[in-house]
Amino acid sequence: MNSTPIYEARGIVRSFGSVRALQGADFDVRPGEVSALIGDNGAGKSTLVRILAGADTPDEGEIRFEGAPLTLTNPTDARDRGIETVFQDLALANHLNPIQNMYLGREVMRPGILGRLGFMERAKMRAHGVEAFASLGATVRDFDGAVLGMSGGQRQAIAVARAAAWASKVIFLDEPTAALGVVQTKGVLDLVRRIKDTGVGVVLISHSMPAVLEVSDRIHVLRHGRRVAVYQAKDTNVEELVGAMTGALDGREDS
Ligand SMILES: Nc1ncnc2c1ncn2[C@@H]1O[C@H](COP(=O)(O)OP(=O)(O)OP(=O)(O)O)[C@@H](O)[C@H]1O
Repeated sequence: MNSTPIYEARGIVRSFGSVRALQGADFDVRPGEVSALIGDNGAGKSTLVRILAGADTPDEGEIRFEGAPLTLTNPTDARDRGIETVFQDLALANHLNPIQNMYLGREVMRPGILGRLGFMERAKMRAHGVEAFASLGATVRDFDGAVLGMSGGQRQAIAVARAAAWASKVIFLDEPTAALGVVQTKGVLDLVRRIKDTGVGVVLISHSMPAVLEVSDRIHVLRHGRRVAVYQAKDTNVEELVGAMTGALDGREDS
């Protein structure tokens, strides 16, 4: 694994009125690793992810991408660099099928005879879409049905695979296993491993300590808007993580 961060936050500060959501937060993810971001409710995880996804702007601090400072003014700035985010609401278009969701907002408009080329383009998109889902091992049971009627696990897998298909550098997954059963959780964690194996940096935000310990390489603990500890997942356990999250233990930086 490459130990140089591909994406980094340094000293991020973000306040909402009198609430100091982030008070000098640091974070980094390396290519081909799963970096988990954990913390108690209100620790600042979502705020940090929104900032790194280009959906919010920090008051202070620096974002670095591939070793150089980066200023994001909107989510498209991040996506253009191969940085994708799956937020908890998944942002799937319910009435569209999985393939249409994969290409939502990304259809390539080609000049020419619209009807015929449009049809050819759709056929190509379907073939590529099916292949993209399959290559990540995302078992989509119905490529032609609206995602509305699909199970929570299927919807999550579709949203993650969609982001992975476009994320060439970094992917943020905000609570991807929340509300999923055991089998569905395993499916999503397998998906996370496959994405990591493609060399992409995966950021996992989760309250599920077993999931975090199972799939992560490093675990970053956020408390009161600051990173208070970084652990190698193989060297830590639930008790230590909860201690760092709550402040019961002194955090330690060991990587
Ligand atoms: N848009 C906003 N307006 C006002 N306060 C906000 C806003 N966004 C976040 N906050 C506050 O900032 C703090 C950090 O919130 P954030 O959602 O980032 O934490 P979190 O670690 O993601 O929590 P959770 O695990 O509960 O989702 C909280 O006190 C929250 O109420």
